[in-house]
Amino acid sequence: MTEFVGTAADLGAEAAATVTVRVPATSANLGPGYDCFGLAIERYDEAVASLSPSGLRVDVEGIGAGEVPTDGRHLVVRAMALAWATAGLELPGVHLRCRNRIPHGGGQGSSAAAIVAGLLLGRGLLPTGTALTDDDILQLAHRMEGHPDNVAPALLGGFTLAWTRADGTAAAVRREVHPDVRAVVFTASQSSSTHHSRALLPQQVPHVDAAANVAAAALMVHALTTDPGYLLEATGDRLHQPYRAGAMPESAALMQDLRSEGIAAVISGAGPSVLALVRSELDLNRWRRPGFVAAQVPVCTAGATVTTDRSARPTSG
Ligand SMILES: Nc1ncnc2c1ncn2[C@@H]1O[C@H](COP(=O)(O)OP(=O)(O)OP(=O)(O)O)[C@@H](O)[C@H]1O
Ligand SMILES: N[C@@H](CCO)C(=O)O
Repeated sequence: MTEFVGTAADLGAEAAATVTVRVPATSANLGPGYDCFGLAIERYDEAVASLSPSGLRVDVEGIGAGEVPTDGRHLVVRAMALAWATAGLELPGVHLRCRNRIPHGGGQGSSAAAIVAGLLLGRGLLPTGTALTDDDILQLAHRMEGHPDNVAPALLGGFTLAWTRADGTAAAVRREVHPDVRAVVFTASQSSSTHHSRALLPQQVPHVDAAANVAAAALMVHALTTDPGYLLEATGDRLHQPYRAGAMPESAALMQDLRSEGIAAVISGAGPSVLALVRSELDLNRWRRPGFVAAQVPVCTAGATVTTDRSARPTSG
């Protein structure tokens, strides 16, 4: 088991002219692990940022272009500003370019990816001597996102278990996914806001349902890392999917159809995308459904990556 260490490590102490980040999509919950489990997959948002004395310019390409705000309300910019504020500094002018491939409101961790991107860009652009630690990044991302299950795999890659401690701080550990496991993502053309999906959940659940989820979640750690033969049983959930099914009936039906054929399918994050965890190739033609685009997507093992280009650093004088 690996403690929180990401490939983004050690970049905080060096001021840079241009920083590029690549952050993976993530599927949270994985059935029984509500607000805990997350899996990083090889579908990435990329962002490049450089500083200027003043002003803000945001260019967006791909998903969200023409839809997300391009001023200080942009999620990546807000996360950059938070990184600087945490270091006791005000973010100067910025030129940010985003190339997005993660659907927004699709249950594939777009908001977590944007937050992680902004925090890592902000850290990479900080002046020398004002470093933020990896744990600072996790805490800030958790604070912005509100739950840790997407931000943890976005940072660390692989399969993560993340939790919120009694004092409100987040923690995460990373496990290697069994090499036989492949992810198939059924991306929904519809979107749903996570905020709205969370409001559908009850304040209390029957004890028997909680007990079933505890058993499934424990089994899931074994199934995903050691014996994928248990994946179908391990992905059963009674805490969130049943309460959200009415709001995403097509997703719930697709998940049930897959499961009835022995395929370990779950609602991805807060939906409406569906994730299947399989051991052999899935016939994607056979599982074509209106409103969904299916693709086999490898597990992302590296997590977020940061590239720093100091060659374009402005010279003084
Ligand atoms: N790359 C981005 N740039 C700017 N804003 C973004 C970006 N990605 C996501 N957002 C904002 O986050 C919203 C989606 O967040 P939300 O938490 O509802 O869904 P999600 O993160 O895609 O799904 P889930 O949390 O279920 O995995 C978008 O509508 C947009 O406002
Ligand atoms: N655990 C979260 C994941 C969404 O990002 C939820 O299901 O609301």
